[in-house]
Amino acid sequence: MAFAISHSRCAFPIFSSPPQQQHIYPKTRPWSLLRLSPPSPLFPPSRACTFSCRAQSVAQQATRTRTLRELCHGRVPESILMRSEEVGYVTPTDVQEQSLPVLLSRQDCVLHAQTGSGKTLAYLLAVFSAIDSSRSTVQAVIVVPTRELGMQVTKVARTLAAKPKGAAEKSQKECSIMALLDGGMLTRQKSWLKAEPPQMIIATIESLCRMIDRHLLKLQSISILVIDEFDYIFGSTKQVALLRKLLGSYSSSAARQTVFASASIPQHNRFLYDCVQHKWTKKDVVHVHVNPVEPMPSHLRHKFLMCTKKERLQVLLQLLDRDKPKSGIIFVLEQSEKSRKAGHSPSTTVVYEFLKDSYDGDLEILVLEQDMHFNARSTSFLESRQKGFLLVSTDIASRGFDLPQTTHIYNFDLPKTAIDYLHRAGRTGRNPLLKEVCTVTTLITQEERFVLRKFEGELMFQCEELSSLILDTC
Ligand SMILES: Nc1ncnc2c1ncn2[C@@H]1O[C@H](COP(=O)(O)OP(=O)(O)OP(=O)(O)O)[C@@H](O)[C@H]1O
Repeated sequence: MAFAISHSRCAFPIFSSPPQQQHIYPKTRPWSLLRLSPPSPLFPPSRACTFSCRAQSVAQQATRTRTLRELCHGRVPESILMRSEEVGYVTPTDVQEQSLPVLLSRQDCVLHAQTGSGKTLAYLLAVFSAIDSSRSTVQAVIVVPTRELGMQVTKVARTLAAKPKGAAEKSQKECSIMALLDGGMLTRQKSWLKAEPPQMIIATIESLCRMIDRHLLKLQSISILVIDEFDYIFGSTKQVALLRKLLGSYSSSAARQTVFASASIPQHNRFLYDCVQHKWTKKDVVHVHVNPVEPMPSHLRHKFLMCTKKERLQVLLQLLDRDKPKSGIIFVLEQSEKSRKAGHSPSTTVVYEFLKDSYDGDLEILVLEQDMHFNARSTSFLESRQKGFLLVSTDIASRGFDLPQTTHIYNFDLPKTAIDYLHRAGRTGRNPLLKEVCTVTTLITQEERFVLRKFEGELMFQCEELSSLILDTC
């Protein structure tokens, strides 16, 4: 099987090339026509489409020539490599094969690859290679958009940092890793930072900035900064100012390595330009863009079913009965302010309570939404890792969640943008080497069909209509 890799190397002089049309994904229409998400403060419309980035595409054989160990040899500590192998990370995924030579040579990098392609392991190996575990200072910071993604990345990092089975008793000191995530007073973290700072911090932007403002954390000693799902953070008015501040202050550190990661980077050339202009990265930042012509993993099957809003709960129940998912996520939209003021229950509650009453399968029904107390959020998140589940969630679970047992995604509400669709769909089919066929089913009204058709065009996938027979029994 062949795959295409777009590997763009941005050197400053290329930005002086004449303005050219910008594309979100190659072969699609220009961003300005697509309006996939509201204009972000980072991408002011007046400056759109002003430069182009040199990019070259090369076709490569998907057969791996090197193992992860060979790719990381001499750069990543032996104990981490042993642990990776123990966990089952032996063969690199496409994005790991392409990005590790760049990341381990300490170049700034924009990691741009499909959902579930293994970006986390790629940047974590770079982080471990940059850390000197004998120095008790904060050397690496990973910024994530949500508490749950932070918990997940922390778990992977701690799994890799644990002592391998065959390691000598007196082997190298284990890397200490702190999760600095929103929720609670962070009292334990404050004392920890004062007493003996960890070498790696995984943080949400607000908690991180709070520690910096209180002078509990200094950035001078940091040698690598990773921003995961950065386009999501840039899209949030609450978080973007803090992130810009962090990137701005961090840019004063000359020995820095900065890594951005996401499966969706609208106007990526424009983003690379901004990185260099604002000194968020060095001038030779590398854009590792894996599979640029196929933003959506090809092993996902997309279906839709037309029904009225009133019929949706019953249709969902029938779909669950018919599909028999091993585990599934049911995505609903965040409650609008208007609906809240009118005293209506949020969709999460409506769907959750309906399933609790009506679903008689074996799966545990869980719920996750922004407004839940952080302890309840953690419980839902951790429980979903243990057994078969049906998780009813807003888009909070659409970014970075890695629940490999998820075989089905249901869009109970149509996502707002194509990018939201991409990330929701990407919560399934997450074994990058196995590429198991998984299903994404969207419930739409007749009037919403054109929106879904637009998503199909923008993300280059095809959605098959499910027989309306399913409704006959409603
Ligand atoms: N080399 C590897 N071999 C086997 N499995 C791997 C390898 N690298 C990553 N994985 C597994 O692939 C899954 C997806 O990885 P990861 O969460 O890093 O994806 P991602 O690219 O960050 O996706 P998203 O954009 O959705 O966040 C995880 O379950 C991870 O354990």
